[in-house]
Amino acid sequence: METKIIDGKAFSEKLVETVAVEASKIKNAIGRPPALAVVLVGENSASKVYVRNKIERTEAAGMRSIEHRLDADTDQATLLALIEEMNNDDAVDGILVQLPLPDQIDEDAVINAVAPEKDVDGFHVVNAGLLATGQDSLVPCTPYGCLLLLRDQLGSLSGLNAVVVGRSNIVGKPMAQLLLKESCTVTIAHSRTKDLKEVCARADILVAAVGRAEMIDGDYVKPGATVIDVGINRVAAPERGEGKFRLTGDVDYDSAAAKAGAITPVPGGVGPMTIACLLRNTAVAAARRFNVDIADI
Ligand SMILES: NC(=O)C1=CN([C@@H]2O[C@H](COP(=O)(O)OP(=O)(O)OC[C@H]3O[C@@H](n4cnc5c(N)ncnc54)[C@H](OP(=O)(O)O)[C@@H]3O)[C@@H](O)[C@H]2O)C=CC1
Ligand SMILES: Nc1nc(=O)c2c([nH]1)NC[C@@H]1CN(c3ccc(C(=O)N[C@@H](CCC(=O)O)C(=O)O)cc3)C=[N+]21
Repeated sequence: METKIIDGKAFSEKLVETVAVEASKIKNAIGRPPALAVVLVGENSASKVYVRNKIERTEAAGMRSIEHRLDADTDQATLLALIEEMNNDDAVDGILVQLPLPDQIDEDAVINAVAPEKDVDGFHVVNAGLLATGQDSLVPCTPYGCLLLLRDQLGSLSGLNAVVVGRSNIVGKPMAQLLLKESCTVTIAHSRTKDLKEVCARADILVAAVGRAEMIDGDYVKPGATVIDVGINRVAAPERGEGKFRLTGDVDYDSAAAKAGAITPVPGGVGPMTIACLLRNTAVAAARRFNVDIADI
């Protein structure tokens, strides 16, 4: 059987076009486009990729992008004061504080300082709680992007065995919540899971969010399974020249693709979907705050 390569880049481009249509409706209703503010504290190579792509796509969707770049030694009070200012600024619809943050800053305190209705990452405890109880919330971008790809690939997910490897608050846990909502039978695996290979090899849907380059190989994949590789790892690529890097996922693509029914590549899979969903969340946040009717996206 031919393995389907799930084209997250193409899907994300279509999604951004849809978001752009809704963003222009919002602009007509409130007199300005939806605005997304991103806060970057210090420099981090992974963050740079994300922020660069995000700015391009935000503008492509006809939305306003606001950047705040703070020094790596910024203290928590300064960051909290900036968040408070943006919470109170009617011209800001979405706030994203790039993670990870430097050690002197308590991430949970920062995440929970963002007004829940502007929390386009969906990380605030209120949004996490709403998601867990099946209520309307701003849903974390990466898991939501994975869900859109899975629905497109499989149609109904009801009754399928889904295994999520990773239990972080930003990927693994919300991914599991979304799959549960779709009536999958969900297993969340992590570093203490026994017999991880056997657990994964029972999955119709296997989501890898481990943070370990190419760890999930073909031995973890049930024949015909749909494999979603969330991982974004920068690894040395001496074949491209000295000091060069390449991006790779948490899945060993070649061996996994040989067994999977469908698989996302890295790059070009989940990453672009994360950004498209961030723009989607920004439009949704603006529409909800100003009571503008927009299509379900
Ligand atoms: N494509 C995108 O848009 C995004 C990609 N990412 C990428 O996704 C990956 C995961 O990110 P994130 O969730 O933030 O990572 P975290 O480091 O927060 O979580 C990793 C999870 O994997 C588990 N884990 C680690 N090692 C193993 C192992 N050997 N066997 C089984 N489980 C293991 C950990 O278990 P335990 O809890 O027991 O420690 C933990 O739950 C990374 O590669 C990251 O770069 C992240 C965000 C967005
Ligand atoms: N508050 C917060 N929210 C996040 O969602 C968040 C974060 N912090 N910190 C870092 C991680 C990582 N992340 C990525 C998103 C898209 C790509 C992406 O666009 N990837 C392209 C890369 C293309 C290229 O580099 O050429 C791809 O996979 O095709 C990468 C990484 C979001 N994260």
